[in-house]
Amino acid sequence: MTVSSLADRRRVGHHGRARDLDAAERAASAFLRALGVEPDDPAHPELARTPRRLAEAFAELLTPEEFDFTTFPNTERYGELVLVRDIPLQSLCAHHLLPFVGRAHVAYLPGERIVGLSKLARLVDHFARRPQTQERLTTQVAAALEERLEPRGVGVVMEAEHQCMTLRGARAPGTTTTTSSLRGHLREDPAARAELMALVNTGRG
Ligand SMILES: Nc1nc2c(ncn2[C@@H]2O[C@H](COP(=O)(O)OP(=O)(O)OP(=O)(O)O)[C@@H](O)[C@H]2O)c(=O)[nH]1
Ligand SMILES: [Zn+2]
Repeated sequence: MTVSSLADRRRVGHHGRARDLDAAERAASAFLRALGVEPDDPAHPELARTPRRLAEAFAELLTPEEFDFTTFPNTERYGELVLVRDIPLQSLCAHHLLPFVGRAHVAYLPGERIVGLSKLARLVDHFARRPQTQERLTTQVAAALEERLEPRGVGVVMEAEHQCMTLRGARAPGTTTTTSSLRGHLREDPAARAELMALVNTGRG
């Protein structure tokens, strides 16, 4: 099954609208000038391609990658928790388009099928490449896993630093935000929930 919101990842953003990198470059140029940065200043040749780089960088960060959500029959009838911990997470906050960066922990209790482990990391990255809130990202990953795999339970925990509140604004460096989305057995059974949280936190101070 392909997780896709794109016809062509080089030309289409996550809303399905065609991307126009030349228009984005012109807008980036105007944006920088309006902020008092002159991209064409001959004294600063390193700025000359900055509007293009800015356009391309944001295009990259806002374009989800397609992938096949490969699953296998659960032939061993494995029924315990599967947890991939410390999946790198990087996304852009919807409010400022500044990065939030951290780790995701994605778990499920298998039913009829199991999923290729790398697909859990790909799922996180897929939903991260759009303007996001951490809450929505957490919920979307959990919902996609539930829908595609039909496991007995799903648990997604995310921890991230939001640069919009560490580098600017509130300037609260060192703060991290934790969110979670639990479904099925992992939501309803306190023991299963406690086991997940213990495994997520194993080895942490
Ligand atoms: N709930 C939630 N809030 C977020 C997330 N990322 C950024 N924010 C917050 O979104 C809010 C936007 O608030 P505004 O008051 O409109 O923006 P602002 O004037 O730049 O606010 P400050 O960041 O406090 O300077 C801020 O409080 C951000 O910290 C997120 O993933 N989830
Ligand atoms: Zn923000």
